[in-house]
Amino acid sequence: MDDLPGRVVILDAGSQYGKRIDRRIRELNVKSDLLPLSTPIEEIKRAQYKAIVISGGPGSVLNDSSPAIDPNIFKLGLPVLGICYGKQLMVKHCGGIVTKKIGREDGQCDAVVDPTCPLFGGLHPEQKVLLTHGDGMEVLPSGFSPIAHHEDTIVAVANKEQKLYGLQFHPEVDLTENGPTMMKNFLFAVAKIQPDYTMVSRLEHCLDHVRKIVGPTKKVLMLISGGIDSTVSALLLRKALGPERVIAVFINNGFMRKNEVSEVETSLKQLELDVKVIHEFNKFYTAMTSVTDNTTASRTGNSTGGDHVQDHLVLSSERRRVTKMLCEVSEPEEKRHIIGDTFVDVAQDVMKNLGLSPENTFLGQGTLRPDLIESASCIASASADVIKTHHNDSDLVRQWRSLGRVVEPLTDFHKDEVRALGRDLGLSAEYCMRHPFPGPGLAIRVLCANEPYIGKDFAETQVLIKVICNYAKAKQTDHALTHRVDKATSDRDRERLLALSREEFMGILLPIRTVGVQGDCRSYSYCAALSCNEDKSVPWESALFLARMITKVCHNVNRVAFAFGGPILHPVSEVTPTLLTPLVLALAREVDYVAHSVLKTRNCYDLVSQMPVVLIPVQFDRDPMNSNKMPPCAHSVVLRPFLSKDFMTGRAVVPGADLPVEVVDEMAKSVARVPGVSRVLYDLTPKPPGTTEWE
Ligand SMILES: Nc1ncnc2c1ncn2[C@@H]1O[C@H](COP(=O)(O)OP(=O)(O)OP(=O)(O)O)[C@@H](O)[C@H]1O
Repeated sequence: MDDLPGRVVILDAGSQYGKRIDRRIRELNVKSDLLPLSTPIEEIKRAQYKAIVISGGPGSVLNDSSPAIDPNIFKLGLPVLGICYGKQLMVKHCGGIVTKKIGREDGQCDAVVDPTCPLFGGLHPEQKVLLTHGDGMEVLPSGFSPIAHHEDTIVAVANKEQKLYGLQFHPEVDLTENGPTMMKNFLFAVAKIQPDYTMVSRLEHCLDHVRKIVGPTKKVLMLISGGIDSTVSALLLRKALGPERVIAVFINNGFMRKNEVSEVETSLKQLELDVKVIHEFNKFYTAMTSVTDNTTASRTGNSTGGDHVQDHLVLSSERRRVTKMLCEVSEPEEKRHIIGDTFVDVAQDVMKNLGLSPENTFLGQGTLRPDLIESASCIASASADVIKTHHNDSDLVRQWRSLGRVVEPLTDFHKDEVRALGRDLGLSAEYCMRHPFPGPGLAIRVLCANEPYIGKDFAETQVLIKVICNYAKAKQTDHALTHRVDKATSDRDRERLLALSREEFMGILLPIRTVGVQGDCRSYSYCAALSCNEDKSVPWESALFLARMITKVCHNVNRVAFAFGGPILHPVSEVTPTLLTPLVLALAREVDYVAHSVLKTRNCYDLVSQMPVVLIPVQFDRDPMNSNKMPPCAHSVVLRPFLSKDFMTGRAVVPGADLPVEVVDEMAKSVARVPGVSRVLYDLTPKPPGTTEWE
């Protein structure tokens, strides 16, 4: 079957979702090839593709340095589906005009589609779609007509005669609920492609792949975390190579949850996986690594704090610096780099101790496709922006890969596919549905900071948030910043904001930064907190709407959380100095345990995809007028119950709709009782613009 020519080419403009498009198409039994946007047109003609999909990307067509496409692509006579940035390219090159929008759109929206358009055949006119963009369209190219709107904005256009379709939203992600139907319509109704690429068993494909890479005699040191990905990888390796050639190693890095080490050990033993547990807290705690000087997201690497690997490729033009020790570092990317490199360093120690020669031993990891995409690995996408460096894709790991020393059976799979594979391999449903827990563990669930993050835009953003929360009053007094809200929102949004002013939400900006993803780019920006009088219950739907409005109007805010405990009366301008110290980690471990215990005992574990519990260096309710005040010393805790099928996009669990309100309240109350906790918050942000994890 692999000899079949690809039917569809996906031209990748650096989208976080490039691989999702690929997967959506392959799910429909159509072979697709993922190529860079700059692929010469001759190559595309030669391959005789039947259709072209152009992905989204972090660029803007208004910026000359953004990825370019040969404009003749649109004259080939082939059906083209342009998604987000791909649509903007289509509009620009077909003679339309693209302009910068005042407000960004990042999140799930309601769109009204034209059901008579072949792309939307069989669909209801009202559709939930994921929009994520900052550019709009001022003039339609001639021959094009609008085929979908979000409020008063055109979000899809088509030149049906030439089979050119442009969507501002993303049909490839789950947040566009009928995306698969749109994709199916494009392939079969518009491009008339035959679904002749029935997938060979992925299991067999994986086994062959492993045998080919590892060869007949070499061994694999498989890094196993007890999560589904590494467990499935280990089972596949065992099946392909036999148990004697797979050495499973579980590393206790000191950032584990309460009781996790023993639970992992037990569950792996039940699978008859003979796992070696290595305790290396001190090594991680004091580890350093080298990173590129101006940016912490480098593509080549150097040695870790350990002295084993000397054979690294270092570009001579690249300036590098050695980090501080992990327990002294606050920058999230730097933490991830150190942890990733230390994993490899520990693996090398293990190899040495077991007498395994590096030439004859591969490093095995449960890396998935989304890990590589978010780390902007060139394996996954040539031009994706680094959202976060996954520890299993750090500099050192990349060097090992380039030396052909890593085997990762699942790099072409997504989480839900791995779960299905796990079930086929005999794992229990419970094991397959375990919530993902990141390898760096609690180390990235403690937001570290030495000082408050207060940029030049802090004061104005603080006021803007107040204007959004009390829009009616701001309108009455003709506040100078209301025009910013007016320009970035629709009539419907503003109507709702006016009505919502009665609910008396208070909004403040916190002097901390969290990681987000806005328009396919990484953002590292402010977080806002909402609060209200909780005499009655929390109006969650209104809080979610306000959160959406805040990130829509304030592009420097990528996350909004609701703070339990009544109105926040005092602004927060200081942080509790926080690094990865044993006491701080103990607090993070305890609050994580308390929150998850409630979720489990109330039988709600399966209602959420995962629930990061994050410690933030914020002590609320400190009166700035109190001259005797002591420096802040408490932390707050954010609950992040999250729903996601594809683990690339998702949304906050809605209390009352997805999870009983009593359970949310009980979690908040139980966590608030843990000594050292100032307030408990509930993250309201979808992904995008916030990532699942805060770092
Ligand atoms: N504590 C650990 N000990 C050994 N290896 C680990 C550990 N944590 C993570 N790894 C390795 O790093 C890979 C990626 O870890 P990550 O945290 O991203 O988890 P994941 O992709 O959800 O995988 P899993 O589902 O196996 O936890 C794992 O698949 C595993 O190979």
